[in-house]
Amino acid sequence: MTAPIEGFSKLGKEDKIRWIAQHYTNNSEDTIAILKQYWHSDPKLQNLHDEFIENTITNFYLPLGIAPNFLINNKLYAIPMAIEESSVVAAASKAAKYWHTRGGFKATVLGTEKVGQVHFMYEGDTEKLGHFFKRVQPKLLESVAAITKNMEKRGGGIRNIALRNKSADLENYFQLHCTFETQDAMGANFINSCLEGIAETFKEEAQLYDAFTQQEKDLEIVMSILSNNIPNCLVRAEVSCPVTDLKAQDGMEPMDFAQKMVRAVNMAKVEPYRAVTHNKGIMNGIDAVILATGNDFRAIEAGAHAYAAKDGQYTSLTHASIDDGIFKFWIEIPLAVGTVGGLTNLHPLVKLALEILQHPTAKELMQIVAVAGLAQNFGAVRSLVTTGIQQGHMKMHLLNILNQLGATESEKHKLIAHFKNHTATHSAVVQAFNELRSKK
Ligand SMILES: CC(C)(COP(=O)([O-])OP(=O)([O-])OC[C@H]1O[C@@H](n2cnc3c(N)ncnc32)[C@H](O)[C@@H]1OP(=O)([O-])[O-])[C@@H](O)C(=O)NCCC(=O)NCCSC(=O)C[C@@](C)(O)CC(=O)[O-]
Ligand SMILES: NC(=O)C1=CN([C@@H]2O[C@H](COP(=O)(O)OP(=O)(O)OC[C@H]3O[C@@H](n4cnc5c(N)ncnc54)[C@H](O)[C@@H]3O)[C@@H](O)[C@H]2O)C=CC1
Repeated sequence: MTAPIEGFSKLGKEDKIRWIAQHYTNNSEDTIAILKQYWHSDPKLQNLHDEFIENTITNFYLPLGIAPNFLINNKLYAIPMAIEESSVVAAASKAAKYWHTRGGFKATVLGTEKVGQVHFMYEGDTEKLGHFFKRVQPKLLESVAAITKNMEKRGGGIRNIALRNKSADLENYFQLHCTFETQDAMGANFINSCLEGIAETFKEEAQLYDAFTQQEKDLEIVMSILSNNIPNCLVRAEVSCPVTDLKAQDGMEPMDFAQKMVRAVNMAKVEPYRAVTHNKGIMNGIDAVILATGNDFRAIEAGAHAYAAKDGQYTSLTHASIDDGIFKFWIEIPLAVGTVGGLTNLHPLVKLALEILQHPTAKELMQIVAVAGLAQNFGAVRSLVTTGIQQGHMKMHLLNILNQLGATESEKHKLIAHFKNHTATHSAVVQAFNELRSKK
């Protein structure tokens, strides 16, 4: 068994690579070669990537694809998507093309409120704590004025600080629940800096508050951190058209198709097993745009799933209806995104992705991302209720299987042609490949 290492972080990149190759892989030379193969040829650019995270040994590539033809609020977008899964970009593109001729997507930002909390323990008179909070509230804001000054100039800043009594859930647990507007930034670092400043002042002022007993003065700050649960940082995107405009879908009449779509969405509303997969399909589109634009997909995922469970049962993030002959399909999802800050001004491909999106504001990016999620869900559910998912998915995945099998370009060409008229499953592809090889 490999012994633990002290001071790994202090080693240079080459030494880190040698160490990992020696201790964790069978073939040191191959390991070193693979890792170095992915270094960028421009040392300056490589250094930039090295410094994004810690203990970097190489780059990890994901394909960057483009889904064109997205008409969003009457503006045409080509959406960059970074993702490893085949058929996602194709499905988004197909859905975009489909809705382009049916009025496009309409998106609206319903709110941009971010949340952060100072969590503390207080053992004492709750009424006294309330009086103290009222008195100290302006000082809390003043104490972080240097941090909020520029954000306020942009129209943002701290919107509210409220004292929350959580002691019914956990003995002596209280919070300062703060809301923020962070304009074009996702805001995590801004919010956390504000919260830490507020917490420090709160603690100091408690020590000076004469009405408190010593025990009350010694309230304990446990932590200060933004929340990724942001139900009021919400965007809605929708498509709609007369049912008759849906045209026959894979042999299905428009009304049958519309009704099946609505039924499929309603199933995801009531059945958590289905809802989780349904929402995974939505996140296929959302995460891909979030990654391409340098945003934090963990924050987006956590917030989206919390929202999907906000009423006590995990449910669908999209909705569908047929009213007066109009088919409507929509999503409401919380999205904390930034078009400044984080990696947005650092990673050359992220900068380019934002340029391709015509330099959106954070609000515009919220709309684009929500639309990508809705389009993805439309594409997946359409396949599910018509052809089944495997036909399209395997058509796209075919190349991956052929690459795994080591197919040559000419073999790929022949087998792709073959599977235009045959259902591609993993075993069917392997069989067809073996048969083709054996003919040689
Ligand atoms: C895969 C398609 C699009 C094929 O659909 P198709 O009808 O065979 O495609 P087509 O060859 O007729 O082309 C039509 C359009 O589709 C797009 N398209 C088509 N092929 C490509 C390609 N190679 N590269 C780029 N774009 C492509 C493209 O927009 C193209 O227009 P064009 O560019 O020719 O003007 C369709 O079957 C589909 O939408 N399937 C859904 C696939 C999907 O959702 N994949 C996600 C992975 S499965 C999953 O993780 C989620 C799930 C399903 O579990 C979620 C859930 O359960 O809800
Ligand atoms: N729980 C979470 O989600 C956490 C996430 N993070 C990370 O924090 C990063 C995002 O934090 P941010 O504070 O957004 O980034 P950041 O720290 O890079 O700050 C963005 C800054 O840009 C400036 N700015 C310039 N123009 C602006 C404009 N038009 N609107 C708003 N601000 C403008 C402001 O000073 C703002 O504070 C992400 O990398 C995320 O992964 C960090 C801690 C926790």
